[in-house]
Amino acid sequence: MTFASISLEHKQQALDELRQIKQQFAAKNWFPGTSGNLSVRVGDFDPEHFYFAITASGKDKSASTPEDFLFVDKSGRAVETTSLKPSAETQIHCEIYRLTGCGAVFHVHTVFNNLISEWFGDQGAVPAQGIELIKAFNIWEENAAISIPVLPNFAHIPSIAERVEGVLDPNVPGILLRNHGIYAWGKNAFEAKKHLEAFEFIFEYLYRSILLKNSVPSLNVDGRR
Ligand SMILES: CSCCC(=O)C(=O)COP(=O)(O)O
Ligand SMILES: [Zn+2]
Repeated sequence: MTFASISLEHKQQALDELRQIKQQFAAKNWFPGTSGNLSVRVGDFDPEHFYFAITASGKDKSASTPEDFLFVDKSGRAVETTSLKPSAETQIHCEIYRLTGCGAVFHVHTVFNNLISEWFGDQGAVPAQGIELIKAFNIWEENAAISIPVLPNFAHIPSIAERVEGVLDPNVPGILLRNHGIYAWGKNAFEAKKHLEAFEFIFEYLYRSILLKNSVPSLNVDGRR
């Protein structure tokens, strides 16, 4: 498959989806200080040849302009002539697509994902159990437990990208970068958004439960007085 063989309708649909999701996440204040990046794959997945639309680097992602996105190939190189630069973190998107064959990858920085990644950073993963939103990951067993990987936050992005394969769990569609943010993905934009929202719910839940346990000494272990 070549980029030229992908229909214009399909490319336009990917851009429309990205624009809509970017606006929705901006409304949640999920792009502070130009942080965050979003991508949606176009065309079929072939590990040797795949393409995706991604946010341009350094933009105010709460604004909508004609220069917000560009198309890149599996190596993160622009496939059309453009003055836009793909996200500085495009290599991480490339690696997630390569390893999972997913259809969309979303990355946001939030206070909750930063604090939780730092709190559990030394143990390399965030444990979560018995939280209803775990079902958003299509895990339906009672009292299910998951472990969300945390990678170190190197300034050198390829050093992060090369570690993705070692921590990726096929049942958990997300990876935290310590004190940086989360990458969440799904088979399409709808699913990636669902996963990201579920992760953020879990991080806020964990943050508040840690705070509660540490601030109310008279509570029993099960949380009752
Ligand atoms: C100002 S946030 C630092 C860069 C970052 O982590 C990020 O998510 C945004 O980078 P991009 O190149 O995608 O704009
Ligand atoms: Zn980032």
